[in-house]
Amino acid sequence: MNGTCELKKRLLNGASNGHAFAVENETSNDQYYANNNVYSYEAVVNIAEYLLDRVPYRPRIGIICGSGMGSLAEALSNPIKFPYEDIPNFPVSTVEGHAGQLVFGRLSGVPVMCMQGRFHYYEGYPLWKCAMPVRVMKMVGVTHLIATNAAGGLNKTYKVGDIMLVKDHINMMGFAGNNPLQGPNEARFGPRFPPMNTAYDKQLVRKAKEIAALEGLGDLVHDGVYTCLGGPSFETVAELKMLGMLGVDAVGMSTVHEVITARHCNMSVFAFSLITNMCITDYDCGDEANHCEVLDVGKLREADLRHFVSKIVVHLAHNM
Ligand SMILES: O=P(O)(O)O[C@H]1O[C@H](CO)[C@@H](O)[C@H]1O
Ligand SMILES: Nc1nc2[nH]cnc2c(=O)[nH]1
Repeated sequence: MNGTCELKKRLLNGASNGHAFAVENETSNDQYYANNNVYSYEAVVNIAEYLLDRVPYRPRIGIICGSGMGSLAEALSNPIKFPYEDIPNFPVSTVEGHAGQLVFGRLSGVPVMCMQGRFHYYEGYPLWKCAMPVRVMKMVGVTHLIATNAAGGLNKTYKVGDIMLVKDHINMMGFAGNNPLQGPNEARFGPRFPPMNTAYDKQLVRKAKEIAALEGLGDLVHDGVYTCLGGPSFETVAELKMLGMLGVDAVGMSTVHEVITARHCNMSVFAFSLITNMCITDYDCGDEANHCEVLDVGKLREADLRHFVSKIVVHLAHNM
């Protein structure tokens, strides 16, 4: 390896956030990909094996807890917790409202694994790293992903505290060429060009609406289109007006790359947004979006969300 390559390799390893995780990023023609995924298939399998060696059952449902929604993981019985810093080669959570641990346990008797704390692009992680835990879930045996997030409501019919079932997304970051699947494709995970028109399980969206209605949450629940921006700054009025014209109903800074990664490896996906604030599209409004409000609304809706997710998990367990 020549000196230039050595330097690039060191930079790439630095980008893996301080973990001693040197993986060859050279292709056979000695070309580097700046966005190359340092988590090889084998590396993901190793993380999954670390977890499986310590958990006596095999969950088929994975849950990602959104900002302020970590209490979903606290509802699990007999939890087995893995702080991210204890899992070999795992990134760490840096955002308030994201505890930073994987939690295995049973929700209403059903084995699940939860990410209590996700990774965001604005934390400095590339999208493939933000989404890597989804592949770990897959290797653990998860077939169904439930991704939750806190989001700003752009659709004027929504209210703070509502739940938007994600029926589709707009991959804004993908428009700029940033995609978690960028770089050489690992065919053992999935195909080079995965379709996304069926990203969100339609039947589950329908079923979740029925469950919400039965559980007295029907008035809170909508279905809509989510988009993820890079963050961490919230949106300007002009940006929100533009997103509204594009057909976006709720805006966040996560989930899309997780969903793409999950669909790439053929997991079923159900996702919902807790509307934690209404997007401000009026120049005369002096209010400002803020993360405290986001966390507060998560806390307020804690009990409803636990109940809703438990019912969905039970439905899934009976229908997989
Ligand atoms: O998407 P989650 O992780 O729920 O969090 C959302 O809330 C935070 C902003 O308050 C951002 O991280 C945004 O993505
Ligand atoms: N981008 C974005 N993310 C959020 N997460 C929670 N609320 C918001 C919001 O208004 N915008």
